[in-house]
Amino acid sequence: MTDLYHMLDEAERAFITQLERFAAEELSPHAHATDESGEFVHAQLRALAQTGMMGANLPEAWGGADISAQALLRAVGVIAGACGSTVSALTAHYLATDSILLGGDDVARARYLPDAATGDRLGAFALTEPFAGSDPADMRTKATKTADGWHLKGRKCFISNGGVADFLVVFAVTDPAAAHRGISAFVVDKDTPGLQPGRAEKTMGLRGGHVWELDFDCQLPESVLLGAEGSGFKTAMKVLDNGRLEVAAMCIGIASAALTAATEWSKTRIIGGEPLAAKQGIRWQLADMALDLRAAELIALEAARLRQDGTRFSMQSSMAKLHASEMAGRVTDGAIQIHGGYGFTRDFPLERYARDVRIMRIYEGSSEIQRNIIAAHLLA
Ligand SMILES: CC(C)(COP(=O)(O)OP(=O)(O)OC[C@H]1O[C@@H](n2cnc3c(N)ncnc32)[C@H](O)[C@@H]1OP(=O)(O)O)[C@@H](O)C(=O)NCCC(=O)NCCSC(=O)CCS(=O)O
Repeated sequence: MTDLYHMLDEAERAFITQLERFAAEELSPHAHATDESGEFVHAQLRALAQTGMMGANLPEAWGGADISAQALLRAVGVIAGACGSTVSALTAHYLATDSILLGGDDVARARYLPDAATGDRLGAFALTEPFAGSDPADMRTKATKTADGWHLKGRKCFISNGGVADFLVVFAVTDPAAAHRGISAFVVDKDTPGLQPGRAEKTMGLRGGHVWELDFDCQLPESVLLGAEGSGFKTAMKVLDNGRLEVAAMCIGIASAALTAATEWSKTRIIGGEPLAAKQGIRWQLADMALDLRAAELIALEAARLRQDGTRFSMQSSMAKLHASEMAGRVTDGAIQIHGGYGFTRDFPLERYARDVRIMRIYEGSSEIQRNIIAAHLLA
């Protein structure tokens, strides 16, 4: 088969090879137990840090792995194929570090990124609120100027890593009259008085990568403002362009694991004296799944190429996320179908894959929001 990632250089290939080994030896064996226990993936993230993956989205100057966007796409997919919970916590960390990279100055970058790249400090991205999901400009969390800084007050929800992160990029209204131009970003450290995590939500999938509700009633120093006042909304949108491509990568990785499992099962499962793979219905289904997956990879690779070139790629990122997340729903469901009753049991990873990918059509902008963004770009 064609090597879709032919553009990767030798160092990137070596990076991917060591990740594949790491994922097979250190992540896959624990993915089932993590899903069953619902324990947060602290141990996996600690181990992952040894591979350089915690800083794979960052340039070398800030301690990152300095790999191309195409290599990052592949790398995230490798981790996803082994453990959905781990990759989701990892990419939430990228949302936080990308916010500082894209929205902050060198002082903020130097303060947070090197430790985040080594995995010594974990990040979270706090944008969503109970009354502001699809439209973050509706947020109610406010940051009010005080004599010596900011008073931050409000509630965020569904924040991955929120209750365990060492630092959180928090978006808040600083000028209520200015709509999206009145939103600013702040970096809040974990032990800031007045930051109160609620309980981790009980979720359908990604059970080891928790999301939290967070309450803020904090007095913050002036220095925690990230970038210029009022620049927060645009920072969040730029970060989500990257994040949506990473969601596509996660979907590709999990769907790829499901397709591999379904292909192997078809070859070895004997029904009526012959392998399932001898039956045309199964062959056609496998072919459709492979085609769906391949299309998702090609769309994502186009977005990654634009990201790498530094061109705005919002539409391509939305296309990548939309297609990959819907594809992952179809492919994981098809893989369950091919496994029959076994696919429905928790002895096999198929039902976990299907549960883990379900949120990918919702978080970082639902499928409906991605369609709105694509249409807005087409019609502009
Ligand atoms: C759907 C939306 C994009 C709609 O937004 P708006 O219609 O309110 O905004 P626009 O008019 O399109 O843009 C306003 C302003 O921002 C600039 N902009 C917009 N997008 C970008 C971009 N990608 N890059 C740079 N700049 C951008 C645009 O040019 C305008 O600029 P001017 O003011 O004209 O100068 C948006 O509401 C949206 O994306 N909604 C979905 C929100 C979402 O994805 N939430 C997910 C939160 S995070 C999460 O789910 C998981 C986190 S975790 O795991 O913890």
